[in-house]
Amino acid sequence: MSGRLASDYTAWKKLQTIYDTEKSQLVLKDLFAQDADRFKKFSKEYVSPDDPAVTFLLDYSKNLITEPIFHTLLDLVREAGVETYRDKMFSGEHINTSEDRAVLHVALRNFDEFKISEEGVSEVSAVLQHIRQFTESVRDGSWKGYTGKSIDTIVNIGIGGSDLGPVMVTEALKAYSKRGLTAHFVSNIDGTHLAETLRVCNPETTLFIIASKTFTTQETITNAESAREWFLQSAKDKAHVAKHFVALSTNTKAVTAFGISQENMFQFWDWVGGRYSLWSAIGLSIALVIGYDNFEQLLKGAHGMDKHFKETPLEKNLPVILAVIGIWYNDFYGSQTQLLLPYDQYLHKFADYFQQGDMESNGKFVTKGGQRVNYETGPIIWGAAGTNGQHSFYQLIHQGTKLIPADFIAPATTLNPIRDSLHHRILLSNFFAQPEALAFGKTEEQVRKELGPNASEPLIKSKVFEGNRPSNSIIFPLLTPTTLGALIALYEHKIFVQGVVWGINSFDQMGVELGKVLAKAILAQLGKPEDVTGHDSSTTGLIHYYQKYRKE
Ligand SMILES: O=P(O)(O)OC[C@H]1O[C@@H](O)[C@H](O)[C@@H](O)[C@@H]1O
Repeated sequence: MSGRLASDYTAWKKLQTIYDTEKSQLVLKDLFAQDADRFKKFSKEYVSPDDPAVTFLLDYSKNLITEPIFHTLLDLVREAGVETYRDKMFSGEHINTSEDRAVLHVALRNFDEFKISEEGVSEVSAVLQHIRQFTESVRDGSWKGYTGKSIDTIVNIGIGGSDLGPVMVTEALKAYSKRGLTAHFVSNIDGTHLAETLRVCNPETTLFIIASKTFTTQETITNAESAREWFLQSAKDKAHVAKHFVALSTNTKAVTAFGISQENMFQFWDWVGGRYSLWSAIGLSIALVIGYDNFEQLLKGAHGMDKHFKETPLEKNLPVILAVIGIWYNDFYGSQTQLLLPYDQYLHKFADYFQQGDMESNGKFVTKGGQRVNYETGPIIWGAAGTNGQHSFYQLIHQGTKLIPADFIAPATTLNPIRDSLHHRILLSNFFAQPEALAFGKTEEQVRKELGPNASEPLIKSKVFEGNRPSNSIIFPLLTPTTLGALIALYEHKIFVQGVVWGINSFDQMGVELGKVLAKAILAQLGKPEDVTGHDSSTTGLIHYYQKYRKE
């Protein structure tokens, strides 16, 4: 985030030379054969500084690195000033320079340990108390709807960071959720999303949570207005809105203009980025579903990782380790994508969540200093829960022509030990087998031996696995709120480190604006063909085609 070009750093140049001269020797099979201690050297156990029960193992030995490469990558981190920028973030400096804002999601889960003086930080605990009181009254049934019935359904209306975090975490922690309270999430402006959700809601027992940092996002405000319209068809009296609509926002004026009173508004601050906001009031739906105490455990788990990131030397610092390995593939091997593969059904939204977290943060081609980068920045994030991905896209990661680094993530024990954990043992056998297969492959010689002398040459070739495909593995005892908090914070800080090295601002999102502006202009032109002006022939042609069929 220094704004310098990463390619100007001495360590970067050194890494390029190492890559050019040593690439052919970086063969996992050989690296493991040459060093019996490789796993020991390239794996680390995280133990939360706050709670020894929060722990996981990161095995990064199946990467195309040697000790000198690893240390040169750490030199790069030092040269880019990551430690300085990390400390600036934690102290509340305005490191989001384009918007002149602090970046303080760490203050939302701080519990008074780090000293941060920024407007709003001292209000964090009061908002948490508000969340606690409110969630308890909804969960114990004392919060009543307009006909005196308790709430049994919540509908979070929000998009992007005001949706993805709550969706991911409520799915991940479903095992901790209150039965009898159903949660829905409506994000898409497509009326289908709201209509299909409302179809299964009862206005007397439904609570709408309007989640929007700015409270101006077109999708969210339109969905919220439509939900209010639907509600009033039954409730009739506008005064009843107060019992069924609450807002999570930084924009008090817009919230009250919508008709939600200030006491039903849960506040947060401009230093909370949307994609880092699940820890703030945006997490209200999480607290409703899993209970306030579990929500607090989630925050505490993340706080432990914050401390680790802030205080641990670089060579043992897990977010830094993940970040530099990612940079090695992204910038020297030319890998375009990064896979996130949780072998845990509860984490099936993990990759979706970090698509915004990573790609909106680091998908930038201009440095903080305004220069066009001459290297790759943020990778494309994708993934699916294991083992589903194996029966879908793993063919390409094993035998395709692209190098796709993958993070495998799994709990050692399951929250659903059906049939004496048989399912879990099968799941984990795959979690162990896939990185092994990717790394070590299967040689032509092995295939020949297996198939016997009559096998055709093309068949033999098609069954060869070249191997040497890298991965990280993360294994933790059990998926708990604290462990999940730590895992999310691990990836957040990894994104931070990479952004600093690349010299970009990971905390703005200018790239989402242009499409919004054009859509606004087009919305006003959708009526008559003659109104469609100022576009290229393709856009004009598409709109004209639509106009032939429009009914409304
Ligand atoms: O919470 P808001 O203000 O409605 O914003 C929702 C999303 O809006 C998008 O436009 C931004 O790119 C995201 O970062 C943001 O999370």
